Amino acid sequence: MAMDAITPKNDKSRGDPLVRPTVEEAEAAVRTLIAWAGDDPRREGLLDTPKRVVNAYREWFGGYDEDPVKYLSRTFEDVQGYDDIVILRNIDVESHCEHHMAPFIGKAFVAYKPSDAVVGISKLARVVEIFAKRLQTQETMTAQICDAITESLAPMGTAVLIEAVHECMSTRGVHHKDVTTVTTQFTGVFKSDADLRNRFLRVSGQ
Ligand SMILES: Nc1nc2c(ncn2[C@@H]2O[C@H](COP(=O)(O)OP(=O)(O)OP(=O)(O)O)[C@@H](O)[C@H]2O)c(=O)[nH]1
Repeated sequence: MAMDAITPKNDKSRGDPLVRPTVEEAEAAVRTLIAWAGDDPRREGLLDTPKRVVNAYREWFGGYDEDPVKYLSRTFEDVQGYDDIVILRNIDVESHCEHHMAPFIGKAFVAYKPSDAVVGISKLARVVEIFAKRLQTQETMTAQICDAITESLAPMGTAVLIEAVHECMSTRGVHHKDVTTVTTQFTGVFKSDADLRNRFLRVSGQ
């Protein structure tokens, strides 16, 4: 974060808006971290690293500039005779935990029971991606995906399951490599109908 983003004029507790640092400020911050790690940001192999890191951040955290509702607003009503749930399995999740900014990597399983309209299936994967490309906890992300689908599509029910490995636990700290974290959120028929919920969990490999 740039220095001016943490000066009193940007103090969030006073209601001041956060000023987004410039690219140059972000690159300077990376140079500071390299030096703090013990290396010399001026040596040849590291000269372009700040630029690469800032570009990687654009990709990893591109979800702040995207609106999931935009992707869910185009629906198709001309689906005839289908009255069951729609499930997407194995959607890739690449996110970063907000506590250590370490990656957490896994899969999302998303289901909904349409009321009137269905949405393009790729849009559900896009919604997962938008929320994943922010600093997250797995629980918040699971709830945000579920809420976005429920609010935009008004389906008869929504189910979201995420299973992920957190590198803040596997590559540092407690160093447990085989722990996966599973989070779920259910609304509507997935909450009230245990058989439906269990079907979703089985299809999600639980
Ligand atoms: N609930 C939840 N916890 C998370 C998530 N990602 C990381 N964490 C945890 O956030 C916690 C932060 O704990 P702290 O004690 O503040 O940080 P720390 O001293 O680095 O903790 P250790 O990881 O135990 O070394 C850790 O227990 C992490 O495992 C997540 O998505 N959800």
